[in-house]
Amino acid sequence: MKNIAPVITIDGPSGSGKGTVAGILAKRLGWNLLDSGALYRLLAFAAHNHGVDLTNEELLKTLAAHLDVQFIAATDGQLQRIILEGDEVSDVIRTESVGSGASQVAALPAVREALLQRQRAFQEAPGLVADGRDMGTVVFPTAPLKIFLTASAEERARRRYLQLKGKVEGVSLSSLLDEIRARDERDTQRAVAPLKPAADAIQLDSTELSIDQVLERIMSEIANRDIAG
Ligand SMILES: Nc1ncnc2c1ncn2[C@@H]1O[C@H](COP(=O)(O)OP(=O)(O)OP(=O)(O)O)[C@@H](O)[C@H]1O
Ligand SMILES: Nc1ccn([C@H]2C[C@H](O)[C@@H](COP(=O)(O)O)O2)c(=O)n1
Repeated sequence: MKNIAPVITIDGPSGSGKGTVAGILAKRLGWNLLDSGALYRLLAFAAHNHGVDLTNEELLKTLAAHLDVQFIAATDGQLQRIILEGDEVSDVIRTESVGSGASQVAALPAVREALLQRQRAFQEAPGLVADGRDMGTVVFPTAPLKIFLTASAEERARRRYLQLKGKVEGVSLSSLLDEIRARDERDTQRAVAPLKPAADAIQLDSTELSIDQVLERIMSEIANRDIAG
């Protein structure tokens, strides 16, 4: 039965740790994983490859509806892999410039509409952990557990810097902080599905918490609510 699979949503700004925590949680529970930000990143990346302007809502809507993408579930010691039009793009879509493009296309209502059903299709047994910006507010509003994960912009930039340094050339802490602030502004201020906590979300500030401490808090909520059986 497709629609009764429970969903745990993890929303929050860039670099708050949503993706890391969602990935570990899905693995621990043996549930499916939806990295919804990857869909917006893939769209921005595909638009760039196909010469589609990031403001052309009509063409982006068509591209979103036909996005040829495969998510290959994580296996032991390996992260989830993402294949776009036959090519592995798991790493190349993670740059801040693709993130910024994703944030631009994500502000377009027709694009969000085109990606909505694709996201809901991830809700399959035994359960789903979904991370993004509007998982708890729009995509899975009846989810039994919603987390809104935050951290200060400075800490998020520091984390991103540590993640990218050595892998991406010319990365600097101050430019990452500027990009994170610009993305926060665009994601929270857009008219459709802005980044905000659902009314029934648990808010967790991870600025001073380790990944394990964040996971511990979420696992205790799962146990309290008896969500994972
Ligand atoms: N609590 C934490 N303490 C220290 N580092 C963390 C913590 N949470 C996540 N990180 C690190 O911060 C970086 C960003 O984390 P992650 O990619 O999970 O964030 P995100 O919220 O999914 O960002 P985005 O929305 O841009 O994809 C990663 O290198 C991750 O290991
Ligand atoms: N549910 C979502 C997920 C992502 N976006 C947009 C906004 C983000 O800046 C961009 C990239 O997401 P990330 O991979 O950094 O989580 O995609 C959104 O609007 N809604």
